[in-house]
Amino acid sequence: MNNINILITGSSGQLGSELRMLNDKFKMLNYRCFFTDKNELDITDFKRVKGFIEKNDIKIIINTAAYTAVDKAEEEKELAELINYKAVENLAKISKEKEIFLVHISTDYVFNGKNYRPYVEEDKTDPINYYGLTKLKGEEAIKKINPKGVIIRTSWVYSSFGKNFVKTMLNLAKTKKELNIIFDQIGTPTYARDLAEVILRILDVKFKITDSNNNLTSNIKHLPSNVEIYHYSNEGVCSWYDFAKAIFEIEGIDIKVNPIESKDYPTPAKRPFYSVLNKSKIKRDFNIEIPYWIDSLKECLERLYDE
Ligand SMILES: NC(=O)C1=CN([C@@H]2O[C@H](COP(=O)(O)OP(=O)(O)OC[C@H]3O[C@@H](n4cnc5c(N)ncnc54)[C@H](OP(=O)(O)O)[C@@H]3O)[C@@H](O)[C@H]2O)C=CC1
Ligand SMILES: Cc1cn([C@H]2C[C@H](O)[C@@H](COP(=O)(O)OP(=O)(O)O[C@H]3O[C@@H](C)C(=O)[C@@H](O)[C@H]3O)O2)c(=O)[nH]c1=O
Repeated sequence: MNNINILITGSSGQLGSELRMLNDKFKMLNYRCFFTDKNELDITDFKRVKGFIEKNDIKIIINTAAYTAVDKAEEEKELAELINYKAVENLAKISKEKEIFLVHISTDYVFNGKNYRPYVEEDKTDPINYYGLTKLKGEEAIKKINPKGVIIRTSWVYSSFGKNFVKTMLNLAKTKKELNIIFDQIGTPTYARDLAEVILRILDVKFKITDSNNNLTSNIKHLPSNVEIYHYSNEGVCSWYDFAKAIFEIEGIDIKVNPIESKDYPTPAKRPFYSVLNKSKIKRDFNIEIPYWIDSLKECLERLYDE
């Protein structure tokens, strides 16, 4: 059976690192992964990206590279747009031209947060910060070019790798006796390892069919020619305040956490008040069970000290 070559961009980030941890499973499923970080493959270097894809006969791209500094994006608008929109548009064009299956990750911040029930994939987008706007432009570019692939919108991602809210809380607890944490922004945390597993599951389902020579690489031709949007987070709902409380409770850290309103924690970028994602579509299409957010948080915290 031939290997299917996968390009993973942004592989030093949270999701990229978790995908790297799954590398043995990828091999089992006959994938050959090319993990690239910003130094090896800058996705804004369009010429190099195309050259890399051609040289390595890439059949699947998992684009985990992104500009994710939500507050800084309000200032570094051009850079955020280049990475989250223009570079994504370029990946979509190459994917369309070369019949590559594109897995792209987007965010709950494409929504304005005024919903009262979990967002479904078809709900109206209306980002309220620049990061969200650039991510939406990336999505729209992919939809317009329409390569084969999936866009997975996720939320509040954390991992034992990279920068995230969990690590920020643990670091703050080293020096502070008391923390003020917003309780009027509601969403769902996502353990990047769970998201990485789901991506693997999607590829497994999509690429299962083999041709008469048992040749996996020709599968892409049989896949429907359109890009699908999916929502994925862990199960459950919480505020950032609840998230922080859970982190400290699991870790046995004695610290006072005060619930505060968004208006009392001014930031350069506005955040949606409610950005819970409805995951029915991804659960149905790929027959998956999603872990509850507190269970995944416990797992991540256990791993934090091993890795
Ligand atoms: N983090 C979160 O809470 C959420 C993330 N998402 C989305 O999920 C995806 C994965 O996020 P996550 O793993 O958390 O993000 P990270 O910020 O942890 O990782 C992104 C990686 O991309 C790299 N990168 C930045 N610019 C480039 C470039 N020009 N070329 C190649 N690599 C680049 C970054 O490198 P460096 O750090 O050196 O700049 C970083 O290693 C992103 O699309 C993000 O928008 C969605 C919802 C929530
Ligand atoms: C550090 C800190 C943050 N907060 C608040 C600010 C903010 O509303 C919330 C989370 O702050 P952060 O800056 O960690 O999270 P933020 O950068 O907003 O996280 C977002 O990242 C992007 C990439 C996404 O796509 C989103 O899904 C989401 O995960 O917690 C407090 O209330 N008190 C504090 O002491």
